[in-house]
Amino acid sequence: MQCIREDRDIKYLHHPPINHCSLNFIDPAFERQYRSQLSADDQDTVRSLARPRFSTFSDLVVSLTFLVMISICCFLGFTLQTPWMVFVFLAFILEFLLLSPALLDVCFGSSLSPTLRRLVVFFSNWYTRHIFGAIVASLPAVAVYSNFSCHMFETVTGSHLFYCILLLTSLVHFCNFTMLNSLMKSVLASVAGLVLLVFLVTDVCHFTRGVSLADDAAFITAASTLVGNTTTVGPTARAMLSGNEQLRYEIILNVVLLLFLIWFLNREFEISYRLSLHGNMQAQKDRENMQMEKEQADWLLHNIIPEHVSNILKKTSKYCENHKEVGVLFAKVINYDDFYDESFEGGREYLRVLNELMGDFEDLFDIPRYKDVEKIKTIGSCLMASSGLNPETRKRNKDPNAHLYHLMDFASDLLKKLEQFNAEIFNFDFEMAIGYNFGDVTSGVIGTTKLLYDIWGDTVNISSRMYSTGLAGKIQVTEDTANKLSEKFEFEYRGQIFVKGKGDMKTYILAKKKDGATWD
Ligand SMILES: Nc1ncnc2c1ncn2[C@@H]1O[C@H](COP(=O)(O)OP(=O)(O)OP(=O)(O)O)[C@@H](O)[C@H]1O
Repeated sequence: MQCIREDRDIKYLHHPPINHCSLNFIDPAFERQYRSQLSADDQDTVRSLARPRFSTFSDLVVSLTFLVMISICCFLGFTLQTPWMVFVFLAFILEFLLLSPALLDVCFGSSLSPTLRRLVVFFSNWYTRHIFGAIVASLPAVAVYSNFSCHMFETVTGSHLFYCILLLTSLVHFCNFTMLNSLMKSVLASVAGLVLLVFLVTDVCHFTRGVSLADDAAFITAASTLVGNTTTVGPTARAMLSGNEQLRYEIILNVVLLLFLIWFLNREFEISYRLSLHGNMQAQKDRENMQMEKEQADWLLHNIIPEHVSNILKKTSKYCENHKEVGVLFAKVINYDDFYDESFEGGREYLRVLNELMGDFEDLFDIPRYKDVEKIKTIGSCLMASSGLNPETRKRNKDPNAHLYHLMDFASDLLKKLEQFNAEIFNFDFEMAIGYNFGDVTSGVIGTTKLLYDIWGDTVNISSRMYSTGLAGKIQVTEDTANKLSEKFEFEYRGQIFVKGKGDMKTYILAKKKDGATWD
């Protein structure tokens, strides 16, 4: 919510981007997206009553209920006529024809069979939706009109008033179907209302029949029966007739006011429906953007700090951990400085070559079997890596030394990569010395702003010494390391090497991986 509040696009809530006349979105692309959203959204997995498929279904249920009520009223209030019965029969068939796919869509959604889905998509398409919507919205009004007969206006039984009220009620149904274009619904309502207005204004059925036929014997008889006193028939009948006249004007006024109300409501409904969908679409877009930004931030963070460490940092803001029997590797391109020439383009070309080489090395970290191997950093032309720092992935290994074996395999692959690189890049013949050691280390993150993940300890120092005193194209290890890995790898004794701070140390050079050695 905070994010949306800060969003500059928040203005869409106050200044809806819609055309004030047509109510279409100003941006044609957005209008297309809105219309396609209304069509059967099979990708829609969220079950919400605000989704178009639920709105369509509820609109159709309301429409069917409305038609049932109007039909019952017509059935009870008027003499049954064949055109009416035929029409109502066809109207119900159409309602069920439209309601069935909508119901299936609501119940089964994207798991509908392809044929049914095609049918649902056909009905929910923008234009078909409007054609069928216009027909269904007009059904109650047409059902009332199909009962029309001037006969009901010629009696004083009140059926003409009932008819007008029923017709007014049927006009309200043009406010249903919120997803349809409001202009279309309002025009249809106006046409239906205008027909009644024409009847009333032109008085074709003699709504005010008594005024012009005051001396009509039948009418006087009827009026006298109603009033029960023949002597006062003349004035009473006139009073009634003037009442009829007044009623006519009242109904005309009601029709006009109702039409205004329908225009207003339809417009408001469409604006709010469009805005709610627009808000949803905008929120979805914002969510996707936020997700993308979060993924980018995570990606950046994981490039600086291993994933398991960054997960801890999100909760505690400090990280420091001791690890037992971790593998540490230093791989240095020992003759990079011999090639580097700052006088040529300020050394840019050589840095590009180094970058490419490191890129090739880093591709190895993406190989799934090196999941235990973590890049620590590059120091100039030296790559530092370690294995077994993630307790979770380490726990999943069948062999407790698997991460150490993996790191040794990784070191061998680094040498192969360099060989490949030398073969591909003309004029360069890089050589690499690799130092490997295992033991206890402490890992931690230094700093609160520009974080730096690193490992420290004697194990690291000795590993560094292994490469600095190592041989080109070889992997040098300590005696302990050679013993630890001897089950899977063969080593050759190199001799005693002087290590600063440690004195003379026996070192070994990797000969090869033992035939058939596996550990996964
Ligand atoms: N976290 C680390 N990252 C990079 N290199 C490291 C790290 N820890 C130790 N080293 C390297 O290991 C080598 C051995 O370190 P040690 O502390 O034993 O001696 P030193 O006196 O600091 O080393 P030097 O004489 O090379 O400066 C050093 O060259 C140091 O750069």
